[in-house]
Amino acid sequence: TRTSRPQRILKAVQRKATVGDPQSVITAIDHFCRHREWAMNVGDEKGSILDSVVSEVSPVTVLELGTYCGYSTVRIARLLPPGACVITLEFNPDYAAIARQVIQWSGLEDKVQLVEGASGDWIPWMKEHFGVQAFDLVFLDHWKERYLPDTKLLEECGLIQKGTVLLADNVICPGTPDYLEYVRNSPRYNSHYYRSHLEYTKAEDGLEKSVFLGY
Ligand SMILES: Nc1ncnc2c1ncn2CCOCCNC(=O)c1cc(-c2ccc(F)cc2)cc(O)c1O
Ligand SMILES: [Mg+2]
Repeated sequence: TRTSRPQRILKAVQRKATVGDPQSVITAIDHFCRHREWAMNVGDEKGSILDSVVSEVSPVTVLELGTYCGYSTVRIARLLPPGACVITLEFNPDYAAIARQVIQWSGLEDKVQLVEGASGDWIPWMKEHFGVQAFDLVFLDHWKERYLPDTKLLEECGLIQKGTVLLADNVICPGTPDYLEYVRNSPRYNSHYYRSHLEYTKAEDGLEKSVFLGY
């Protein structure tokens, strides 16, 4: 097909959503992915859980790993108070290009820093490049086999401190067994599983919330 799935998602946003209205962008993407074409956004069901965790943490600095089309970036940024921001890392330049436009359409570009590159390459530079001390919330939604190594890297770089909340998507489907085993067995994390479903389907999936307890 001529256009890519992310391009068709952006078209749906431009057709159905109102500029400057993040909720209409979220609704347009969910409608398209439920009724036209499935896509790997966190979706409305798990998205509501994401919303409740963001509201509970009320973070000043958020790191999102894996932007895709920017759906969860918009969900997070729309709940942030003035002065707070989300840094979102995307490996795929085509996804990043679409995500920039989706974030712009929602009017949240002032709360978002989209960085193109691999998480493993960028994490060691976060402090220096963005002047970040530590993240209040990390949303993991990128390559599933990178969840554990990147969590260890964030710890080593001092970007996870006492109270930092990790929220991981897809811990059941596609699954992140080594990450789950780590956060659930580590004495340094308090973990909770929010049972839900794979976006737009009846398959089981869920989010794992893990609070860092400090050293
Ligand atoms: N190192 C890095 N740094 C930054 N960005 C990075 C990166 N590495 C990759 N990227 C960007 C690409 O990552 C996309 C990762 N997401 C998924 O793969 C995903 C898949 C499914 C799914 C698919 C098929 C099924 F049948 C069932 C479920 C559902 C989801 O909710 C998903 O999130
Ligand atoms: Mg996901």
